[in-house]
Amino acid sequence: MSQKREDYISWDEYFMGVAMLSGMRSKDPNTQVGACIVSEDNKILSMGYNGLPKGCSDDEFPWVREGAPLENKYFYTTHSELNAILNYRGGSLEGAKMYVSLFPCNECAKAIIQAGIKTIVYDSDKYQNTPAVIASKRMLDAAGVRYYQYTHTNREINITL
Ligand SMILES: O=c1ccn([C@H]2C[C@H](O)[C@@H](COP(=O)(O)O)O2)c(=O)[nH]1
Ligand SMILES: [Zn+2]
Repeated sequence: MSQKREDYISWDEYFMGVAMLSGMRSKDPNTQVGACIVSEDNKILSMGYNGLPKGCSDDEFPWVREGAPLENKYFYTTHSELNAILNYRGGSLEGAKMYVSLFPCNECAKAIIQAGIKTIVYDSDKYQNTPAVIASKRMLDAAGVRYYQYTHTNREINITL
């Protein structure tokens, strides 16, 4: 009888890998964020990355961080988590899990809570000291949404495209 492979990737590596791959579609020059929503029985339901809404040209809207509110990216970008939630066409996300490469901000936390997502697995928490992330954690805690940081395995995955 043949032996099964033992070096296959784990569920966490698989879903965080998909989230990170999705983030590679982002046009944001500073921070690329990817999200992957998964059902309780480990099926991928949706994906998203940070970008402009439909009809808003990547080449015409600003990608800079500084300057007047109407001249920088923040008013215009849709966050990866919201895109992943809105991209889902299958009905309810109740009980789902979200893998995301950056800890969700307060606006994404609200959408995650209201969508019924119960678990967040995140990678970077680089904005942990900002009011947006502090408020996010406060709401997630109050709503009983569990979150934990992805544990890196340092496995390298090479895909030749
Ligand atoms: O919850 C979040 C928070 C931020 N993003 C996106 C929005 C922007 O495109 C970048 C952040 O840019 P900085 O230059 O690092 O301020 O990340 C997101 O998708 N989800
Ligand atoms: Zn956000």
